[in-house]
Amino acid sequence: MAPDSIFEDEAEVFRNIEVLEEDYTPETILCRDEAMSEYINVLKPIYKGRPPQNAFLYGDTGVGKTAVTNHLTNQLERDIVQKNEEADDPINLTIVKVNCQNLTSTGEETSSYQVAIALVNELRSPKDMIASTGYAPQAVYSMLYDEIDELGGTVLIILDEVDRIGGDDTILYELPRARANEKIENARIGLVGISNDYTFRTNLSPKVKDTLCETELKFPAYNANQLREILHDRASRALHDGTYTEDVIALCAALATRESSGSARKAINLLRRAGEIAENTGTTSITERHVHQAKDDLEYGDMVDSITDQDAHKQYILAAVAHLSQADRTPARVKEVHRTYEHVADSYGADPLSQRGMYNHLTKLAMLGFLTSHDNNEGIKGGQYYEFEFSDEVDSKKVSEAFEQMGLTWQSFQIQQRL
Ligand SMILES: Nc1ncnc2c1ncn2[C@@H]1O[C@H](COP(=O)(O)OP(=O)(O)OP(=O)(O)O)[C@@H](O)[C@H]1O
Repeated sequence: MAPDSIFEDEAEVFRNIEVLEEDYTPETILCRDEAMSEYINVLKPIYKGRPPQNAFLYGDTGVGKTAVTNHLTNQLERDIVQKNEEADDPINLTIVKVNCQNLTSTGEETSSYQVAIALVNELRSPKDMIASTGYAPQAVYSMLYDEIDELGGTVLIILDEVDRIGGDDTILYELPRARANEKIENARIGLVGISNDYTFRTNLSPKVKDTLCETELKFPAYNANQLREILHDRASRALHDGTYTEDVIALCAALATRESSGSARKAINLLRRAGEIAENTGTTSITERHVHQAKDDLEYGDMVDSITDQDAHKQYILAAVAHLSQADRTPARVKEVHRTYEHVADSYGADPLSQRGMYNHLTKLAMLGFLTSHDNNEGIKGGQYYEFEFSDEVDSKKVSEAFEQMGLTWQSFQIQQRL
């Protein structure tokens, strides 16, 4: 008999928790027939040995863009291996995937340059990888073209979260035209961009729009019935029989539809967290109460995550507001926020922005719902001024937790006299 351990649970809910992990590629993709068949048409030319197409996939977060991409590209690779076994003229396919989020170590916006570096490194062995700074852009592009040309055949480049490259879309222009512009001669490039930012497509330069958006694949949000179907499938693989009910599945689906405009990720995370809560409380039945508790837990985590997603200066501002709030000095005027922000930025070795520069970030944070602003009017003498404080969703603890998650030590400050 196994020894008693403090890590052992009396009751076990999960049969295989990995099935509820973010990086799990589902064996079957449910409720995505239309998008799948359009996507298959985009990839078909590769299977047939013809020039690849470019495509732009868009849809809200958690609606299956990455899952479907992984599913179909894995299938494409498998089918090509099989086809090549009997072919006189085998197909040479390389698939390169890069997620454009967080390619910079400084928290600045990702640029086309950094994506090009990430692609070079993806194609090179670890010992030949290049640093993320210090090369002229053209040198990086020519390294990239050399790597691609050496591979030859078809190189399918998939850029997930492509909207992270912001305004500089050079790479989206360069890659599809590389062969026409004689930068490469042995390979053909197909480019797939994936995004959950609808405005990104509209803001692309016209020449990029023409090529990247050659085919556009829209992934609509899931409705509650579709989420139930997806959850049923996952639950039957991940959970022991008899640990969940139809009502629990329906509640996860309903909450995910209401709170996240139909994200399968949200629905799956709710079920997983509810299962963990049940297990930790020593029961083998997940109840609706566990699901509601899971929702609260996840909302807390989501807010911490969205703080870590902000650029560095917005994070310093949030830290400044956290320190002011802890010292009971919020709502605070812009110049007070700025003074504290300068100390925060300094302490993390960054160059603080001017008050005007910081103000732009401050108003953006209010627009994004992290802060609330109050418009004060002191009459003729005092004039009008704004004060800022955390919105109901944010507090100092969430900000400090986000800093810790990013590996930044949370500093304490002596807040100076009111200005
Ligand atoms: N149709 C589906 N069938 C089975 N599982 C799905 C389906 N759609 C999404 N999922 C699961 O939901 C989670 C989120 O999906 P995915 O990562 O593909 O979303 P996304 O649209 O790429 O989101 P984001 O824009 O945030 O990257 C994953 O765990 C995925 O396996």
